[in-house]
Amino acid sequence: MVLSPVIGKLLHKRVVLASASPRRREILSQAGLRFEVVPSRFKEKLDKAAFPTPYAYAIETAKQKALEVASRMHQKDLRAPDVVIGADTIVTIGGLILEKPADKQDAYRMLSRLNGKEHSVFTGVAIIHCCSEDGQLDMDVCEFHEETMVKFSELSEDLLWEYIDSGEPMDKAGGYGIQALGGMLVECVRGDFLNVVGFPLNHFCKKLVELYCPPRREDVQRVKHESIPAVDTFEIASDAAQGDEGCGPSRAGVDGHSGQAPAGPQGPDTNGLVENPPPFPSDLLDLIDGFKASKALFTACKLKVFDVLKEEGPLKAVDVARKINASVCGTGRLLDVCVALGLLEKTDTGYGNTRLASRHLASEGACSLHGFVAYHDEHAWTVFTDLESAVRQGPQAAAGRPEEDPSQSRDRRLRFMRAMHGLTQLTARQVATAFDLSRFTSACDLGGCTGALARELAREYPRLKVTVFDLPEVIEHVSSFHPEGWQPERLHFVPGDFFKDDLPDAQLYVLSRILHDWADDRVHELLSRVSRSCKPGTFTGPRRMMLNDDLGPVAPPQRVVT
Ligand SMILES: Cc1cn([C@H]2C[C@H](O)[C@@H](COP(=O)(O)OP(=O)(O)OP(=O)(O)O)O2)c(=O)[nH]c1=O
Repeated sequence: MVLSPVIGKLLHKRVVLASASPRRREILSQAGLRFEVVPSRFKEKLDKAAFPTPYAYAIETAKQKALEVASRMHQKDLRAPDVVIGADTIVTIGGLILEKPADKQDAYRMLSRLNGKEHSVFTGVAIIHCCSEDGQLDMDVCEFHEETMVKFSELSEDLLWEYIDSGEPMDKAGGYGIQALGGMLVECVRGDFLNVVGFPLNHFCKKLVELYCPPRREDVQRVKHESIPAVDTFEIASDAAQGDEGCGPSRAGVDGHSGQAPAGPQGPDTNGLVENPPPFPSDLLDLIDGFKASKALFTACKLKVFDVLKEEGPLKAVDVARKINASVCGTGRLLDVCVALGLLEKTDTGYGNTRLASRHLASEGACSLHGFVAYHDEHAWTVFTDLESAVRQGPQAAAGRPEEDPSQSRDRRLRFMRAMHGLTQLTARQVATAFDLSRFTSACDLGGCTGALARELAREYPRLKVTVFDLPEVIEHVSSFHPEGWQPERLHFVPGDFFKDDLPDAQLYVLSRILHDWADDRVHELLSRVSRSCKPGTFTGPRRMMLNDDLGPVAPPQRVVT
């Protein structure tokens, strides 16, 4: 397994290790992870008898350590980190859990118990993903444990006491440190060595792969037919048909798919051999069907389904229909599609938002993509409907369209700003922290729209003054995207056209989702203007830099240092 792409998944996140253990810090930094260390204040005093297994105890302790740090950091500045990692290592022998010795006598008791025998070392790990929204902290916990068997040699009393007098046992589970002098006590190890030292790096990386790089659908072994539990049909599962006659027969999905892959070649071929069926073209079918899923999502957003369910869910289809003023039959079907798309959950009490939907598809909230969805529904959808003629006739097809009336173009601009604001709020932190920009004191976000990225840059870098440069008709609406009386420090807005007017002076120019909009000659013109605005750097002074995040939030931004 190649590890760097795995660890790389955490590169743009603010990661905190909730541990005072120098070993854990070393293991994770040697793996290339960038993180802060915030030792947990959780007292390791859980009732061991309450846990069915020793590792369940270690996992719970690890989880509590991480949760304590996440909520403390959230309370402190209302912003929890993205990921908090907690761990707990214990030694077990004969059903007894050994943690750190209280004193030398305690260390002696522990080491005597381990002397000449094999014991288990468990490390429980909790990876917590945090999301602070509207002052609330949401946490997703992923937990696991690793066991390693360690066998001690027969050790003399003298050696045990000499080892105890070295002071090494005192901050270590079981009273020894395998990575140092304690290595002399150990005859053999079965399993992950680093797990004994305090952190099961290999298992951790596998978890990251599971979390961030799930296997492609075609790589997952198909579930045997008999093991698929019986499910209700569309009609039975949905309460939509209640009191609504016109719905027609039930169907298994949006488009009548049975949900099963088509049968492969029928039985043995003429030679009695079974032919290998060609790979099932799931990606292709997803592409063909994709527009239906998008439109279902757009429609549910437009009808405010996710807002209604965020406020009042879970609700039956009939109640949702009443609230959004739509037909019961249609609403029921739309809700079921949203369930199939993973946007809603359905239980006996009705339909409710998934966390994803409440966070991103309801119209309010710091992580809302509602405006972004609306823009795609109202603008991108229409433009893409004309794709064929655009390809046939070239860009002049678009140029030949009648001019929009000014009020329409104002509405369209506002919709566009809403879309960009939502998306940028979501990605700004990753862009702002992708590079260390602390050496700059001035930046200019060209086409910075509502200032969502500029605000994050100013927040991240206390010395940085940020200018947002955008068209006057954009700047005019900025205040409606921020709370009343919003007066950000070190952030100001300058109206202008970056193709015509002088660019504000700055050490750092940011072009976020700008360049893709223009043909090559325009891009060249814009970059030349930026280049001309950059004063020549010196070896001692701050250097000029241009940041372009057109590649999207996950790809590393391109950098040009002039
Ligand atoms: C068995 C063994 C444990 N240890 C260490 C790993 C852990 O740091 C420690 C077990 O105590 P833990 O309670 O797991 O961790 P900690 O108190 O050091 O740090 P924190 O609670 O803040 O996360 O024992 C070794 O260094 N070598 C060993 O061979």
